[in-house]
This record gives sequence, C-alpha cells and structure tokens, in this order.
Amino acid sequence: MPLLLHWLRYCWLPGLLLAAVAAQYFNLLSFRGLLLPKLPYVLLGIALSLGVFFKSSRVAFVAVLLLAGYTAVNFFQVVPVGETVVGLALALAAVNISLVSISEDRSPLNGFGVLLLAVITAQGMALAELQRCCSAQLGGWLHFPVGSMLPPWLPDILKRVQSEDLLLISAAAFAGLRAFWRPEHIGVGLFACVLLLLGAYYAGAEEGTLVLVAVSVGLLLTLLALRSAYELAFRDELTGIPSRRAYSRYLLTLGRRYSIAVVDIDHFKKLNDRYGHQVGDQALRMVAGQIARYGGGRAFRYGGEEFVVVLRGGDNERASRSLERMREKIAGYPLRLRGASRPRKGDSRALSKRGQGGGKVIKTTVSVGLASSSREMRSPEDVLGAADRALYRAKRGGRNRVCVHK
Ligand SMILES: Nc1nc2c(ncn2[C@@H]2O[C@H](COP(=O)(O)OP(=O)(O)OP(=O)(O)O)[C@@H](O)[C@H]2O)c(=O)[nH]1
Repeated sequence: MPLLLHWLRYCWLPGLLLAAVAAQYFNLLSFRGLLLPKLPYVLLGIALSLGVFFKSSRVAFVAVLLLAGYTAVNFFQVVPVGETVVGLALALAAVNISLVSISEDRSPLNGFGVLLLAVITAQGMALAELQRCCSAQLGGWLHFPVGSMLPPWLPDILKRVQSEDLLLISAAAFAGLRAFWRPEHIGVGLFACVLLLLGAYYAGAEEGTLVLVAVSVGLLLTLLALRSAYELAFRDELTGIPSRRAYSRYLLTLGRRYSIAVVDIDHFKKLNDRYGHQVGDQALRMVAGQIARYGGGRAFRYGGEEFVVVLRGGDNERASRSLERMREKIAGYPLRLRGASRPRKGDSRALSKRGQGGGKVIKTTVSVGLASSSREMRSPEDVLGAADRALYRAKRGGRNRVCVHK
C-alpha cells in the first residue's frame, strides 16, 4: 500500500492530463477551440526554456525532439501527415523519450546536450532520406509481421504484431518499467509522453490528433519543469523532505493554534567522526523519513542535524504523544550501515578500518523540544524559541526524550 501511495504522488498530474486527452478524443470534453496549431510551439518553447534554465536535460531533449517533429510535419512537409513515415517518426520519438527517461538530468548546454541534439538531427535527416528514396518499401518494413514468427500456441493478438507496434510497445514498456522502478516526477511524466505518442499512433495520427498530442506533451513538459524547479527550491536534497525555505512558507498558512517541535539527533558529531559522513548522511535520511512518517505534523529539515515538525491544533498532549511514538520508532530503528567512508590512500590505520560499516547495525536517538502557541506566545519565532529551550532541557536531561515547554 505505501508503495502504491508513493507512486500515486508522482502520477496524479500526468494521469489527469491523460484523462483530459482521452475525454477530448472521445468528445466527452471539448477544448477544440483552444487547440490552435501554433500552440504546441509556444508550450514546447516554454518547456525547452525552462528545461535549459533549470538544467533538466530530459525535459529540454524531449521538447527539442517534439519541436523538430512538429515543425517538420507543419512547415517542411518532410513527414507528410497520413503516410507511413509519420508512424515511424512517432515510434522513433517514443523510443528516444524512453531511452532519455533513464538518464540523469544534467545541464543541456554542455557536451551531452550537443550529443543529444546531434542524435535528433541525424534521425530527422535519416527520416527525410527514407521518405525521399524508399517510401515505397517503407510500408513493407514498418508493417513487417514480426508476430507471425512466434510459436503457433501463442494468442492471435500477439501474432498480429508488426515491427512498428513492436517499437512502440517496447518503448512504452521500457519507460513504464523505469517509472515504476524508480518513481520520480520527470520519469513518470516522460512515461505519460510515450503513452500519448502511442495513443496518437493508434488513433491514426491525423492532423487534429497530432495538435492535441503536441499541446498535451508541451503542457506536461512545462509542468514537469516547473515541478522540478519547485523541488529545487523547497525540498532538501539529502533527505527528500521539505527544506527550511518551505518551513518559512508553511508558517504563513498557520492559524492561531499550532505547535512546533524541534528534533535534534543525539551525539551526531560522534557518529560522523566514528563512521564517516556517508553514514551520517544515511542516519539523517532515516531520521527524516521517520519524522515525516510518525511526527504527527508537517516535517522540515531546519539545518544540519536539526528538524522541525509543525502540528496544527496547538494541543500539547496530542502532539507530545505522537512525538513520543516517533522518538521510540527512531530509537528502535536498526540502521544497517552500507559502508564506511573510503579511506585515504596511504592511511594504514584507516585502511585497517575499511568496510567496518558494511553490514553493521547501529541505533541512533533524537531529543525533542515542543512548544505550542498561546496568548503570550503568538508568533512562530516565539514558539520556536520556546521549543528550542525545551530541546535544551531534553539534552541536559540525558537525551533521547521529549520535553514540553510549560
Ligand atoms: N553527515 C552529515 N553531517 C552533518 C550534516 N550537517 C551537519 N552535520 C554535522 O552535524 C554535527 C552537529 O554536531 P553538534 O551540533 O556538535 O551536535 P551533536 O554532536 O549532535 O551533539 P548533541 O546535539 O549535543 O547531542 C557536526 O559534526 C556537523 O558536521 C550533513 O548534512 N551531513
């Protein structure tokens, strides 16, 4: 169940868009008036600029790919709508998107970006050449019945598969597997783009459908680029939970009654010194995950090994119960070390400790200070200050405990 929820977090946006496209295609909704043939240029252009600006090579690559394809269809008639080469162009675009979906994002304005641009240009030229010299044979190649070579006991539907189907279905399966295996916004979004191209192919790729698909992909890419910009600004890179900047924003949404808890890992410096920063980072990720899950409110990484949890309602009793449970969960969590920091060359003492982290299980604890808003303490700064003083008492009292500001 948690895996499904985790997955849903990433697929609601592409899912909504796919549903809107399907509703439009089956005439359940009508945006026809909005689907101007020039709109894909605007949306894909915006997506490309955002991809370049926010260093997302995946978004930028897909935007350039579709801009080139759409321009070819509209202006140069290199790929005339309705002929077999449109199917090949859609299949190639789907394969490209699924391949790029497994790469990591990096700056599109470097060697890698130029390589991707060269790949798109080469494919465009090859398509134009195919169209010019062998359009007669093209149909034969694309509709080659690959499925007819399968064993006779397999279902008929598989035996009807042609080379073009094979390309498109493999691209969709590849992007789908990648999105399912390591769900994140851009991976799931690119899988949705492949599904849109698949839909366009099976819908017959006539002009109206191509505009609909190009507009939808442009919109989706733009939203993905904005989403990754949001993640950059408001999510802590190491732990994946909202950052201090997100905390400041969240405070603006609070009512009069709320509580703030400050959570600090105990003896974290010792843990870092003994096992290295990599293990320290692993502990930070574990603690952040447990706070987000059991803290009873919205968790943020405040800085270093310090987190804050904001709980609505201002009920000290309820807040301290959930924080106590969270503290127990963290204290009982067996952190299996993946490996100590790599020793420096020539450091024989460090070399003798090599691999000491691998497989070893350690436990870590946290101290928590909690305070709630009141008549005397209205501003979040005051409440945070009181929670900090309560945290100090928890540390002085022996650590691994929750102290409440009275
Ligand atoms: N691995 C890792 N360490 C960090 C990070 N941010 C801060 N630290 C370390 O966190 C440690 C904080 O140590 P202290 O503030 O002395 O606190 P402590 O050792 O937890 O001691 P008490 O709070 O008194 O229990 C320092 O050694 C920092 O280098 C980070 O992102 N990764």
